[in-house]
Amino acid sequence: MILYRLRDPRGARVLSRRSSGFIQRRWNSEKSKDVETHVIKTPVGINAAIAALSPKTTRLSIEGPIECDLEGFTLLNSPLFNKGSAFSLEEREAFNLVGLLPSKVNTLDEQVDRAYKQFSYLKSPLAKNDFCTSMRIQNKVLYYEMVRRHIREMLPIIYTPTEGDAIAAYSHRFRRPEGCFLDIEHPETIDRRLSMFGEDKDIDYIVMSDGEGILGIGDQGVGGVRIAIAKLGLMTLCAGIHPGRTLSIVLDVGTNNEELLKDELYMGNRFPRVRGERYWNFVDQVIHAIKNRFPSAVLHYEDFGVSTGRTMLHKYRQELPSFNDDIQGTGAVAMASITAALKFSNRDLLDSSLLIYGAGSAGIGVADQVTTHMVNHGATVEEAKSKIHCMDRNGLILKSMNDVSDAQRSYADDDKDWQGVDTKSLIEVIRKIKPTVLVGCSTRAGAFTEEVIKEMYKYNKQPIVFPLSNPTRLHEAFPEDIMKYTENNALIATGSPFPPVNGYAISENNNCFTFPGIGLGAVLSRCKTISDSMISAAVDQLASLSPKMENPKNGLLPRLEEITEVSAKVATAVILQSLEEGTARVENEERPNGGYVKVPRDFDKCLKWVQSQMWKPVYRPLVKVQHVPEVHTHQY
Ligand SMILES: NC(=O)C1=CN([C@@H]2O[C@H](COP(=O)(O)OP(=O)(O)OC[C@H]3O[C@@H](n4cnc5c(N)ncnc54)[C@H](O)[C@@H]3O)[C@@H](O)[C@H]2O)C=CC1
Ligand SMILES: CC(=O)C(=O)O
Ligand SMILES: [Mg+2]
Repeated sequence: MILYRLRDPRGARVLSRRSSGFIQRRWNSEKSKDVETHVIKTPVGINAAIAALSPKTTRLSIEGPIECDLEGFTLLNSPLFNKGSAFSLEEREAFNLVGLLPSKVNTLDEQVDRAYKQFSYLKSPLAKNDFCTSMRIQNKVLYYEMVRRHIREMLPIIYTPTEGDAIAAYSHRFRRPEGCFLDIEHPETIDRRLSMFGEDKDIDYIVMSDGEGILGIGDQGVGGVRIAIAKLGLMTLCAGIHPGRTLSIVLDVGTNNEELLKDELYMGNRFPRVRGERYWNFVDQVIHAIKNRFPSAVLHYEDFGVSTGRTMLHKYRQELPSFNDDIQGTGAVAMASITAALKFSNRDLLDSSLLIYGAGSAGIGVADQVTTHMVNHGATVEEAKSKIHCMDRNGLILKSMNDVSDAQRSYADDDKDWQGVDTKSLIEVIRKIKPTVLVGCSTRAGAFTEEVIKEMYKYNKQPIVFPLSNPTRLHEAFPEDIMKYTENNALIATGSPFPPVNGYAISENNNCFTFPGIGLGAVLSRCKTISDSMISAAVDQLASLSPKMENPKNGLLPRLEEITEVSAKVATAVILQSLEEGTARVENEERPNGGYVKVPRDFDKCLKWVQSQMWKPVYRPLVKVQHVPEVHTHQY
């Protein structure tokens, strides 16, 4: 079979391009006869040492040997190609590494064992997080393989909750910059800054944040670059997005975090957040620069403030393939967990009612996804919305309220139905609505009290309770207590990881079950836009993988250890939906050797194709090429 390497989508035009100090090469693989051409991009000449540290050195193929003209210290300092003690004796000779490594040649297994011992020796989660960061920027293969093997233990270190602490301490613990910093004071330099990371089809996936609503800990200013980096790490870990073809961006637009403004070590712009026209002009310029420079990239918005994130999503979602993880990723994974819980307890979505406690990005994201699902199952939008009730800091959202957003207003309850009820009291609201599902996205620790849970249990034999706020200390309730108050009958999903309770697995309603698969599907389909129905396809696929029906002690979502397979299936569902809607462009792109790719419409065959496109943490042999003299047109 001839496969088209989607991450090698360069045609003749690109192959003949000589710019940026790089030369494009073609190389026919002996090993993988099913793959027509590998197109390989190597840094050349005097800029190689600097280039080796940047994603411009990305190898575009995902299997077979890699041509390399880096050597010596430069090669050891290049995280995409470095193998450390695993360089073979032949490679050490060929790449001028003799004398730079101890004599023992290790296998990847041995390296992972050693690295894991070092990780285990460290006591605090933050020290472990530091260790992981330093390994990620030293050796990508070793890092991703180590985390893959210990995902349950390491995910909370490299993502929520520990990553939140690392972000809060960004300017104090700063060692080496990663990511692209776009400064609202210098909009004229946006493209120059982006250009450091390549052009055209060099980037598949971008995560962007302005740091206003980080992981439940609020405004972290320029430290928000780390949430973009962390999410990209999960894109590679969970969905095999090539780690050299990603870009993290922080928009440094100031901060309203008083502690940061006073902190003499703070590294971002030291003024209050810029809002309004100036902010949106800047964002507009950024989006258009991204679109021009990286026309194939998918853009993922992360941890923007509630109104900004929503506005941005709707403003640009038709312009480029983009989605907001806090709104859509969270909505999708929560909807999949709700679907699994309803199926397990023999209830129907259309007969259910939901109470969302905390109607911000995540809460309204869940509400929107539930609405879409109810509509897909036969309800009208009005019927669906009438079954969803939202509470925020001023209590139940009512039509008479002035200080609510348009999105919140669309779920507002009629005041006349609530005469004589204290709508600020969660327990009173539950008493009246008798919800099937209670979702917490409020960052209000302990809000789901014993009384609240017991009230839910009065009306439901198996109450569905999702305390989703991060980090762990901000959870609305702890699983152990919820299970105690419901005699182990509650169906729970949480925002952060928790151990099993009385033998019942507690699923982490982690959006890493959805955004990597949605992102991979969008990258591989080369879709024009990411539609609601593509996200619904992801929800249905994820819900169908729930292990709860097999055994009541299982969680609502698959085990983390299966995340790569889950992401591949979610991506497949997204691609097939995009093809059906006619938004996929993958079949219109000419292959490097001519002709066009045909994506199989059969699910299992398409899944195999998706899996063949995913980057894997394995060492590939390096083969030497000589430097090719080149005129450098690009200034670093
Ligand atoms: N588990 C998961 O997959 C995800 C979890 N989250 C978590 O959900 C939480 C919310 O995140 P976002 O929606 O992005 O933040 P957000 O700031 O947009 O929303 C929080 C909302 O809670 C409201 N709120 C604050 N105090 C409240 C109170 N006492 N009672 C009721 N509502 C109250 C706020 O007014 C705001 O509307 C965070 O802890 C975040 O880490 C967010 C995304 C994904
Ligand atoms: C998980 C996530 O995206 C958040 O807490 O913001
Ligand atoms: Mg987030």
